[in-house]
Amino acid sequence: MSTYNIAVLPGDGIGPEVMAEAHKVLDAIATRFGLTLTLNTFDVGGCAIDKHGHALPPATLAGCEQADAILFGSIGGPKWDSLPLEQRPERAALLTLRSHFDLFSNLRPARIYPDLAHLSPLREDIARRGMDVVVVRELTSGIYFGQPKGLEGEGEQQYAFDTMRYSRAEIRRIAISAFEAARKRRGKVTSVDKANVLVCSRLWREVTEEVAKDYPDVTLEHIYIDNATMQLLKSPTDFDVLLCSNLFGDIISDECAMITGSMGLLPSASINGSGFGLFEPAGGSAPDIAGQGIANPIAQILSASMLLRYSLNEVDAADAIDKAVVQTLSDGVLTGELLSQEQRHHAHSTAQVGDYICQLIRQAQ
Ligand SMILES: NC(=O)c1ccc[n+]([C@@H]2O[C@H](COP(=O)([O-])OP(=O)(O)OC[C@H]3O[C@@H](n4cnc5c(N)ncnc54)[C@H](O)[C@@H]3O)[C@@H](O)[C@H]2O)c1
Ligand SMILES: CC(C)[C@H](C(=O)O)[C@@H](O)C(=O)O
Ligand SMILES: [Mg+2]
Repeated sequence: MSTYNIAVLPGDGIGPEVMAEAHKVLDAIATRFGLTLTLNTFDVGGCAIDKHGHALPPATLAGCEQADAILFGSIGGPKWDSLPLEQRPERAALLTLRSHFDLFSNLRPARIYPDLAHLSPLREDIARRGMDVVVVRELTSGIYFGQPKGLEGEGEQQYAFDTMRYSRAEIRRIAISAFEAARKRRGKVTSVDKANVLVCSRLWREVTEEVAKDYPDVTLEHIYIDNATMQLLKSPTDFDVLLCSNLFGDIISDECAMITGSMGLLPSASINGSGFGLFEPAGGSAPDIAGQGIANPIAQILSASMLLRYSLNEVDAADAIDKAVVQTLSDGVLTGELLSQEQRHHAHSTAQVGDYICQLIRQAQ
C-alpha cells in the first residue's frame, strides 16, 4: 500500500472553504485507490500572523519540509493589506515557500472542454473551437525577487524601484520545462516577452532559441505580452504551451482562467528540480465572496489532482479526479459565478460541488 504525507495549508478567505472539499476528495480517492494519505494541516498567511505573529510559522515550514508534497489554499486579504510588503502574507509566506523549495516551474493548465464552451465568456464561435493551453511560468526569479528594490527620497522626488533580473541558467531551466511539456502535448511553445523594450526579454529570446535546438520536434514562436493577451481572446486555439517570466505568467494565467469560465477553475503546480511541489489554485483568497459557502472548489480539487500526478506519480488517481470534475461541470453542478444572473438561483454551494465530485469518484469504483 502506498503511503504519503501531505502538508495542507488552507490559509485565508475562501482557502479553508475550498480546502475542506479537496480534503473530502482526497479521502474518497484514498479509499478507491487503496492509498494511505496522511494530511497534516498547518497555519499559513494572515491567520498565522494573527495567531503566531508570522505568516509562515516555523512549525508550518517544518511540516512542509517533512511532507511529500504541499497542498496550499490561498492567503491574504484586506485585513493584512496595510502591513509592510515583507510582512504581508503573500511575500512572507507564499513567495518564501516558492523560493525556499526552489519551485521554479509553475504549470497552469487551462482548458475549455468541448461541451463546456457555454461557460466561457468568449464570443460563442470562438469558445466553441475550444482552448487547451498550459502556462509555464517562471516562479522564483524575475521582478518578484530581483534586487535592489526599494523606496528612496522624499516628497515629489521620492521614487520606488524593483529590479527585473534573469540569469541564462534561470531562463534555460524554465524553457526546458516548457519544451518538455510541449513534447507531451501538441508540440508548440509560444514564448511571451517584451523584447521590443526589455533587456531581460532579449536574453529570454536568445536562451529560448538555444534550448529549441535540442527540441527539433517542437515549434517555437515568440510573442509580445500585450499582443498575447489579445490573441488569446481572439484565437485561443493558436496556443499550446505559453512560456512566461514570473510577472507575465501571473497576468496571463488569470486571463486564461477567466477564458475557461472562472478564476475558480484554474489549478497550478509549482515544482522544483527533484519533483517536489506545492499545489494551489491560481486565484486568491477572494475576500469578496469568503465566508458565504459559494466559492468554486474546483481549482483546489484540481490542484490536489496535480499533486497526485506530479509529486506522487499516482496518475490513475489524478485521472479519476479530473474525470469526475469534467462530469460535474457537464452535469451542470455549478457554483454561482459560472451562471448568469438569471440562472443563479440554480447555483450549487461549495460543499454541494465537493460532495458531487466525491460521489462520482465513489460510484466509479
Ligand atoms: N495563491 C494565493 O494565495 C493568492 C493568489 C492570488 C491572490 N492572492 C491574494 O488574495 C487576495 C485577493 O486578491 P484578488 O481579489 O486580487 O484576487 P482573487 O483571485 O482572490 O479574486 C479575483 C476574483 O476572482 C473571484 N474568485 C477567485 N477564486 C474564486 C473561486 N474559487 N470561486 C469563485 N470566484 C473566485 C473572486 O471572487 C474575485 O471576484 C489578495 O490579498 C491577493 O494578494 C493570493
Ligand atoms: C499572491 C501572489 C503573490 C501570487 C503571485 O503573484 O504569484 C498570485 O497572484 C499567483 O498568481 O499565484
Ligand atoms: Mg496571480
